[in-house]
Amino acid sequence: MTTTAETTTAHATAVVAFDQVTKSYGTVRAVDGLSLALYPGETVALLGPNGAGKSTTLDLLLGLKQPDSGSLSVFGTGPREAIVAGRVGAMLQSGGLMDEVTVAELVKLACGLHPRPYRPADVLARAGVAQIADRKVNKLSGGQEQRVRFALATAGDSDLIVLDEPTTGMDVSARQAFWATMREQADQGRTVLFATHYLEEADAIADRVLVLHRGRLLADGTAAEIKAKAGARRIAFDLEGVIDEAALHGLPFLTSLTVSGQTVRAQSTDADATVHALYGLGVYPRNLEVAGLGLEQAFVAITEAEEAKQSC
Ligand SMILES: Nc1ncnc2c1ncn2[C@@H]1O[C@H](COP(=O)(O)OP(=O)(O)OP(=O)(O)O)[C@@H](O)[C@H]1O
Repeated sequence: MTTTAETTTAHATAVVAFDQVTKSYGTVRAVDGLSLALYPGETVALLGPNGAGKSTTLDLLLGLKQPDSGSLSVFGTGPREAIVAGRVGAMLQSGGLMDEVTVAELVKLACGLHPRPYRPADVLARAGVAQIADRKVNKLSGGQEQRVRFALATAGDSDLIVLDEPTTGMDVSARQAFWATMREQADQGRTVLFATHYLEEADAIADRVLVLHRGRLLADGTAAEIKAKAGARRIAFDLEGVIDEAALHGLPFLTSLTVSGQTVRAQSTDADATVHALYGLGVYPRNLEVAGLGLEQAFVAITEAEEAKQSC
């Protein structure tokens, strides 16, 4: 049983704590009674379909928006105090870049504003923008802009780094360099929270995955736990000759089934029973594979199940 003293200690050590936070825009409830805590050294992915409330959650965390109800703290204080103290670095989806200044000038400014700044030359190099340091910010490509935002988020020694869809528009090498740098930051004990639609990045990078849906926390765990929570497995096999699709659709425990040429792909909540029944149809499946869901499939399964529940 958790005692009051233990609860207080847990809150004291949390980097970020949301307690029943709600935020609406008119009639749209973007964040709906959200409670969560992030702890030092965690790399946490925030996932959710479009409009799930990810950006609003990050805006609340950064003090850019105020909750309608509930409370939240960052390092035990309000978000603004934590930011002023230089404990939070952030990379948002848009805005934040001034026109008519060069990349070097902007990075120097960001370093100058940080209470625990890094050397501008190091920040430029780490973000991979040293070669374009003399370019005007309003002349950059989308991917270059993202790198500059990354430079601004890492201008100083912050304890929490918040990233909203950070790799959108980055090419493959920029992405790899970006995540390598983020890993270094996390290895040094920093907490990293990032919202993304790239589920393979969440799977590869995050220690913990939060799934938001309509402003609520639908799942919270490691990528492996999220995959297990989806409760389904993938089945794939080939069939020869004419395929009786209607018979296949009648197999038990299926959550989906598609036929493409001679290949059948399905998801089942009880793969053993589905495969057993498949043999019962008198067919002979070749190249039979049964595997767990990937994070992307698990995410789709969890969010679709929730949609179905809510529309009932
Ligand atoms: N300024 C605003 N005014 C009105 N509605 C808003 C505003 N900002 C967000 N919303 C609405 O709030 C909900 C949550 O939006 P939010 O941007 O937080 O979601 P998201 O998960 O970040 O979405 P995406 O993946 O598309 O970026 C959506 O329904 C959105 O339309």
